[in-house]
Amino acid sequence: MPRFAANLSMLFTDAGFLDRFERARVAGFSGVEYLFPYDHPAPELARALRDHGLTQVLFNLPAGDWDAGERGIACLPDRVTEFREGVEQALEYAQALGCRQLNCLAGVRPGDLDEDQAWVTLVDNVRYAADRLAEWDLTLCLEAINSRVDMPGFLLDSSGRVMTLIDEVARDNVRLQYDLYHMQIMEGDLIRSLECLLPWIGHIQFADNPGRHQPGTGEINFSKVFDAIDRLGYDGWVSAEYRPTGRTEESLDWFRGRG
Ligand SMILES: O=C(O)C(=O)[C@H](O)CO
Ligand SMILES: [Mg+2]
Repeated sequence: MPRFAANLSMLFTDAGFLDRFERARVAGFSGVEYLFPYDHPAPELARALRDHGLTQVLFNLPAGDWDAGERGIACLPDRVTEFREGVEQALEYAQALGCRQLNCLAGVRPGDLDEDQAWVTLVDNVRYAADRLAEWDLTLCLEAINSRVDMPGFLLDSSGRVMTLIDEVARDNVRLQYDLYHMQIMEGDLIRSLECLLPWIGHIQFADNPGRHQPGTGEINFSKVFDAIDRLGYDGWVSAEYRPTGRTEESLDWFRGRG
């Protein structure tokens, strides 16, 4: 059975953020992730993890003004200083929370930014972040996000783009974050992709498609995909990053069914 984690930015959202840790533990999860920790003092989050015996699996580097629609700043030449300061902030939180992996969101390329310039900036920033993380033996993940439904213009919108980047940055601690929901929208052929990409995958997330709800609400055969993840010997975390159609506890058949 894969090691399942709960994404607290999407699950248990009828509870206050700090109360979601306990809900996750009671539901049977041993790991949690969420978009960003930065609105909360690190000791407060560390206590929530400790109190409920949870592992912090992943969170994102600061990604600009999320509420204003920004989805990462790593490709933006005029935000390099902010990006690098964000790496330091993320490292402080990672140490306090015992988190071994951080996700870097590439960002949406503004129409007036040259494609090559965005790419070169991204490569430099990813190298910088990877080198800083390597000093603490941490892994940097790069997520491919669909540009058809959720993030039009997102720079890394296919596994191929991420693999090209991983190749070019040439750092041992950089991995692909494979989100089954985004990959179903952009590429499909999930099991064969997992087979091919497994050595470069550092983290897996999932939701069904269409709708980004729990498994069973859409077209993905999760039982077969989870079996494949096991069969391939993937030993990382697999995070539930979906919007439950009702109360989260009522959306967990996929989890209970697997024991
Ligand atoms: O949207 C996703 O799939 C993510 O995992 C990112 O963290 C941004 O939300
Ligand atoms: Mg994701």
